Amino acid sequence: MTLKVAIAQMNIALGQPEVNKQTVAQYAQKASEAGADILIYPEMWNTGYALTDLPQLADNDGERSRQLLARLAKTYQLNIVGGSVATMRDGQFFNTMFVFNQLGQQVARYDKAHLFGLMNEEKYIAAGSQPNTFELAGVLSAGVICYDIRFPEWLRTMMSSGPQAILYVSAEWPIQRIAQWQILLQARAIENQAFVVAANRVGSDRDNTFGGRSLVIDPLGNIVAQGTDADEMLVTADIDIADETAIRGQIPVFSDRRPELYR
Ligand SMILES: NC(=O)CCC(=O)C(=O)O
Repeated sequence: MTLKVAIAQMNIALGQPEVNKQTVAQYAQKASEAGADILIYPEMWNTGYALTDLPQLADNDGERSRQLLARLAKTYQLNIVGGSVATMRDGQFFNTMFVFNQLGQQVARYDKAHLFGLMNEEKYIAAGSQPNTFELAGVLSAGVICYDIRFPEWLRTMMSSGPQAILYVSAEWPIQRIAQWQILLQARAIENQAFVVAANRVGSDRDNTFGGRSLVIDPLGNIVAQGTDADEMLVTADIDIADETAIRGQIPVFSDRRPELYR
């Protein structure tokens, strides 16, 4: 089965959800024109890392973001991995991913599990603790957010139940660590024998310049498509999920695992 995946490598206006909503809508139209089956957005696209302003800016239970994403999914018949958005729930803030199928139905919700201390994320945001696997466009997938990628055991927990793709969203991956970003993603693709589709933002905020280089990687770790390090753009690629089945058959790492040794 061949799927066209699209990544919205967008800039994010710090603390301006209404501006960012317009950008998100523009990328859905572009992805539809490009014939995409799946569109993926970056992390914290509603607010950027405006962490001190979350009481004013965070989306109550993600409602406004969910309404927008559901409408875009339905209008353009796109499967959408809605990046992540700053949400508020029960008096706490979360960094939350919502996923919608092309009928506009929500198929997943995930709160980022590993919070990034270098940016004080844990001082403002509560960590999630539930894994995130879902079926999208007929492909069982796992979804994680930014710093989560540095915890291979977290992804392995999810990938062991059968997903064929890792749909990964980031925003705040700065240009000075962009080489690490690429290596980590290629490693996750190879060790999990899965496609990786990874969105990163471009542009700057008060503290950082972000490094783009959104990536589509095949299960052997080869780069199928990539964004530039600085430009806003839609990155697209065709991926053949049948390839991944063949690769898992050749080197059966999942059945060769010895979980009794891993403590
Ligand atoms: N927003 C994040 O989780 C950033 C993670 C990051 O930059 C890293 O190097 O890890």
